[in-house]
Amino acid sequence: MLLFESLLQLPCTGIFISLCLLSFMLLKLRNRSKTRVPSLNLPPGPRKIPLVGNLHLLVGSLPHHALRDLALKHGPLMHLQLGEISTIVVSSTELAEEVMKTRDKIFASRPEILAAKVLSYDCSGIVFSPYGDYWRQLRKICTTQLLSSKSVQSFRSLRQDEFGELSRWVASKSGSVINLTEKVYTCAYGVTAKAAFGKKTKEQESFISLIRVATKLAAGFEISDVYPSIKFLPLISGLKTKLERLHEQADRILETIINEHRAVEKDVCVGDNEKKDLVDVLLKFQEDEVEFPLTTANIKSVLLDIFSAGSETSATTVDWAMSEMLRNPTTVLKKAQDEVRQVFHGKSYVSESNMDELKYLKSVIKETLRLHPPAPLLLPRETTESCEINGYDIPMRTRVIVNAWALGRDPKYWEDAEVFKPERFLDSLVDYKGNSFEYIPFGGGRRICPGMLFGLANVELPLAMFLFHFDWNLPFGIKLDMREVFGVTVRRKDDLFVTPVVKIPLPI
Ligand code: HEM
Repeated sequence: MLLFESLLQLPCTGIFISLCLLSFMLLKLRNRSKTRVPSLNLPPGPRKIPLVGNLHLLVGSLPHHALRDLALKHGPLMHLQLGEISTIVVSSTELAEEVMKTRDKIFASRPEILAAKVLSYDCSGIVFSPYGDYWRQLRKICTTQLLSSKSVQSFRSLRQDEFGELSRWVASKSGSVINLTEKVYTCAYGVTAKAAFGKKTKEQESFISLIRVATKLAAGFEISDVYPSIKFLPLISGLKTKLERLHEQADRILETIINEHRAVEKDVCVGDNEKKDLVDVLLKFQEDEVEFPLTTANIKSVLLDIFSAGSETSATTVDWAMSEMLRNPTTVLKKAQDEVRQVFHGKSYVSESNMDELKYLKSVIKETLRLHPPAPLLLPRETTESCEINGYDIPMRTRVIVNAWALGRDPKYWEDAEVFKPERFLDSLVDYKGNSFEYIPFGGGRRICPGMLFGLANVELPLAMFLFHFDWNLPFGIKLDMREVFGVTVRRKDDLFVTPVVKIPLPI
């Protein structure tokens, strides 16, 4: 539910409550104006109206689109007043570099989002933790134990099994229409669960559906996120109850995962050959002498972050890539299929050992992430001190949005910016590491996505398998709809219905 939708959904009898709310807000605003700080030289932005600031400019549209259009009028460093939240929006490479590299430390914290506070155990996971030593400790654990190149390699056979099973299911439906989106998401969550928790949870399906609702609510554009001081807003909009219900369900599932691990009582030591997963390692940090011993709630929060951030993004990328290829069957899909079938010629299945030879497929993935970064506004940041950028004042605790989606489509940096053209990446030096600020699907600086390698492996393998074994057609008369739904991740509005036809049979 986006801005104001929560208010619009109030029952008719809520008119009275709305009037009370309005008076309350007016009162607050009056009080605030009495204690106004000396005027600042804020970046330019659209004219603010009382109470709402610029909120009305985002109503009814996808935020990344609306923010790009506004930046075209007001400039690449734009100030918006979103309700109570003073926000800057960054939309050029120079400024993205300034906030994510040159002044990275000041811009490396996260604002408090209500959904993250309720669902993510008071923002104690990696994704929403404020910048500092606690966050650094968590990030280090996850990077070394799950997301390093060595760990990602170690999950090779897991990926092979899970995506192999998915491909066998697709083969069993050869010639019929299937909902590929649904299967890809389920499989991506399966891989993350097995890698992080050691196995899928007993309640995998409910866990997935509750996370999908949660990611829609955690983007920071809910009405209660922009009026945080009005504590009764989430109550009357029903958001608080909804979040608490989701939290209860997730907590129960996470509790079971942790208890099952405790029951096994593995003796986990770093460097052990014994098979240990992220839960084992995190549990060990409850007992070890570390700077921040982890509580069970902290562990649950990290697990929730990894399960959601790790699966939703990769599955979304696979879905967009398949959709773009199907929209361009002769110029892109066929080329990608020819490449995979040539590289794996004579083999009965695709394995990761030859993945580096799939140059065109890798460019297809890069191009997909340029046009459809799963997190188009990255994750929101917040300044930890005041600073000056381009001569403008940026006060402490300003919310910072980097529009990665707009950068990836800016004709200043990209020829035929709106066209899906993987060839542009074939001889390009642009990579994912957050060094070329026109291309930052994984973000940049200290908060750059730590799951890049894990995520890419979960995108490359299923796509290579799909291209190798099957020909793909859209059901007769269907025109692909590329509209998006907004949330922390932006996915296609409609699921992808396709007809696979087996070309190279899978080994039994
Ligand atoms: C195609 C796949 C993926 C994409 C496009 C992606 C994108 C992103 C982006 C844009 C951010 C925010 C970066 C910023 O604020 O500058 C992020 C953060 C994060 N991602 Fe990913 N991600 C992907 C896969 C994964 C995977 C597989 C995992 C873990 C298994 C993961 C875990 C995280 C975590 C924990 C953070 C928070 C980092 C922090 O705040 O320090 N991501 N990701």
